[in-house]
Amino acid sequence: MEVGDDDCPPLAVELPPQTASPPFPASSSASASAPVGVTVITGYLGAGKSTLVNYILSGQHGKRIAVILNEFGEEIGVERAMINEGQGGAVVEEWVELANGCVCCTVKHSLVQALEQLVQTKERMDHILLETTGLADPAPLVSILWLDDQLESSIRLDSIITVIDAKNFRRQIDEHMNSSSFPEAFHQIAFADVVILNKIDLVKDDLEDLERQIHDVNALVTVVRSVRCQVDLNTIFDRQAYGVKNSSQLQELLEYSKSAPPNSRHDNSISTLCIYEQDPVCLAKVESWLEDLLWEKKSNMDIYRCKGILNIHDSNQLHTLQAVREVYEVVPAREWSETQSRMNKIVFIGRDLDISILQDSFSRCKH
Ligand SMILES: Nc1nc2c(ncn2[C@@H]2O[C@H](COP(=O)(O)OP(=O)(O)OP(=O)(O)O)[C@@H](O)[C@H]2O)c(=O)[nH]1
Repeated sequence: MEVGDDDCPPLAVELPPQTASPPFPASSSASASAPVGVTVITGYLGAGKSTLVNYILSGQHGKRIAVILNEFGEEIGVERAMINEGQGGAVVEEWVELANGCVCCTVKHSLVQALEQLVQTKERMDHILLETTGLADPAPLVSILWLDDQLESSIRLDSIITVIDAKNFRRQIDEHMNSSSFPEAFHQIAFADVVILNKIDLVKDDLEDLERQIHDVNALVTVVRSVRCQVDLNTIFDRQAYGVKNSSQLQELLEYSKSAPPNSRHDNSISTLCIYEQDPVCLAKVESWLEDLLWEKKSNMDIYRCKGILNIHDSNQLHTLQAVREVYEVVPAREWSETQSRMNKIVFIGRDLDISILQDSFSRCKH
């Protein structure tokens, strides 16, 4: 699938069945009349958005949280497998998976629908986290969440948090500098209230320079450094960033981003595809396959991001595969559930992707 399709009707919104009574007493912020805060979590491919969602869900904040995950159609089930619902006392009241495109273009309408459904059950939740795809432009989201009259009284945009991969940030910015495409990474920073400068364990000493570059794009943003998005949760919740105080700056940004033609919202040369394999695979072969693909770059493909679910031979654990550029990890995540299909499924995002090369070479990892 190419990202950047034209607007089209909603294709899939899945609302799981309601759960039984809430595990925490409703907090005062969740009174029937108070609007529910929405935190938008954005950030370029592989920056650490799901890591942040996991961290928030396992925090001791006592909030009942609904999570909306936006994923490309190919990613269904993979993204959710990366988030450890319930770990360390985390409670997810509702999951909504917005598939079949990017929330900033093709599934805009589904987002509104999903939010409308969520707010009908709002006495059961205190906050909504919306994790976007790595290529989302926040501008259309701001228009929906901040300016939509019907939603306005039920929800409020609390803040936009942008996660930045400190190791790859400069390369992402440089690539967009030399391209005529819409620079998602820039816009994610421009609209952010907080930037989490993540993966600082992977860079040596030039953090101040990176912070300067971030402030060049958005002078007002709060920058917080982190490893694995472990930040003070006060930085995240109840920021109320969209009061009158910031509205003129936001209006200006919205006007500016409206001036970009809709079909330049995404870099159309980046595509997403998914490969599947029914039979269990051998871990050592998968690792050597990844090294050929990501390190040796034996093909012409430029792989930005790769993630998947693996069925490893002789293991009862579902393994997750994560790769951002050439850094990868394959780790056991949890036991397979009885109802889950044990199919291997890997999603790739990048340029010049060739599905037959990827599929054929991966099939050779079968045990
Ligand atoms: N070394 C290091 N790795 C990290 C850090 N934060 C996240 N990671 C790893 O980076 C990879 C990508 O993290 P995710 O949280 O899945 O990134 P994402 O932004 O949700 O990815 P997409 O949704 O695909 O764009 C995973 O392998 C994480 O374990 C960090 O601070 N340091």
